Amino acid sequence: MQVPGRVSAAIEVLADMETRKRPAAEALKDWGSTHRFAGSGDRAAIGNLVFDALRVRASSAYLMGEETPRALALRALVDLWGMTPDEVAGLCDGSRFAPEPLSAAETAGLKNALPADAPDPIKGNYPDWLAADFTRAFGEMAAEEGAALASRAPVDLRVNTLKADREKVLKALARHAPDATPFSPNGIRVAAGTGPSRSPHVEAEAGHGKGWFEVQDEGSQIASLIAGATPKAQVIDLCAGAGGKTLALAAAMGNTGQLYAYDSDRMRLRPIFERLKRAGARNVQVLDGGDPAVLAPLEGKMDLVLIDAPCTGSGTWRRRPDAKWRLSEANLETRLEEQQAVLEEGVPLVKPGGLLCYVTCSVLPRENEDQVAAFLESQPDFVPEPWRPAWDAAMPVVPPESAAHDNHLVMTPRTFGTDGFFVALLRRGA
Ligand SMILES: C[S@@+](CC[C@H](N)C(=O)[O-])C[C@H]1O[C@@H](n2cnc3c(N)ncnc32)[C@H](O)[C@@H]1O
Repeated sequence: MQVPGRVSAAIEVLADMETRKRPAAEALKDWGSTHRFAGSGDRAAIGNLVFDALRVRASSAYLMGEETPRALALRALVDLWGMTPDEVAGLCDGSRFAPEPLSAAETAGLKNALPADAPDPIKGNYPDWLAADFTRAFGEMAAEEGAALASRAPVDLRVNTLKADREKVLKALARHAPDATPFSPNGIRVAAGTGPSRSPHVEAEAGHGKGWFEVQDEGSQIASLIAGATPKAQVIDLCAGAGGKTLALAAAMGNTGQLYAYDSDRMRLRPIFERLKRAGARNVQVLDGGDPAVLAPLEGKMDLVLIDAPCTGSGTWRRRPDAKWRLSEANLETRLEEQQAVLEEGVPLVKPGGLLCYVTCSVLPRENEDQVAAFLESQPDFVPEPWRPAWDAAMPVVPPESAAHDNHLVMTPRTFGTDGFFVALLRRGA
């Protein structure tokens, strides 16, 4: 397919998402199955443009004066693909597969620039209804933080120290031009592609099959390291899901002690078995998901309870840009209730003197600081523990200055170059 045809296809997918109210991935999959002639390069380019259009949806709609799929796709070509308005006009020539020629309003819209006094949610491309939450989280930097969450994310990998080391994996992946990540001693980063270029499919590499590495954002690696799972400890990953953090904890424990993996949703645990096998993790016992009775024998015995809580995922909007526009106040309220429930579930498991580590991949204080404050209020035998000693024990470099709070760590794409994460350590009195 030529570039104009790909742009038309992206507009079609965005329109389908809007009319049928469906996630981008589903709409793209459907488009692929009804256009079998499209090659993998075409699919990647179309997907990139759809996701980029969603990343900068609010600013594009503001600049173009309309929020149509066509306006969003064309403006994304200027803002994220580095095309000039004239180049966009050139590919919209109305020929067989190309978009219709630009109207005068569209030509003007493509040339518009955001005024300095545009509202923060427009500059930062986040939903209007979250304006107060973003200002509370980031003050004057709200728009910049939102803008960083609206960029493309790199592919981060965690080297599985049970089977490999960083040098070995860097060498094995040399053709993807990988780099060490700045903070995690086990992190490797492959830069995000630009424009139509495909994101590297590192999971197709032999090293992945051999269990040398897993795809895991550096923020998630840092959260797992700060939790401080030590060799020989008794640890439970209470919201294990597909096991991203379970695998990191197992490696940090050097395959010793006992690591339990549980999730209230049995189905979510399914991929964990294959992943544990590939990683050579032998200290993990996967509990029967969805049956809280299996937790009873562990009461009062855990050195560490990791709660990687269900959340809005607002910290992962770089990777799931459609999620930010689908999120609603009602979804957020539901997540808040789930977070309280899982915190209550975790408390009895922590042994005297043990640690509860609360993690979200959200940047919203209502899911983070507020939950911790309410927890401490209702659980007087827990006290907040500074995260910095755990950081210093695990990380070879100092954290950025933005990590200013003693008792919780907030990572964001702007400050850490990671997805957005929140980590708080809560120690039970001996
Ligand atoms: C953020 S995801 C976990 C991701 C996973 N830890 C990883 O790193 O790949 C949150 C998980 O919490 C689970 N969950 C929600 N409520 C729960 C509860 N009360 N007890 C245990 N798990 C719960 C959800 O099913 C979901 O899989």
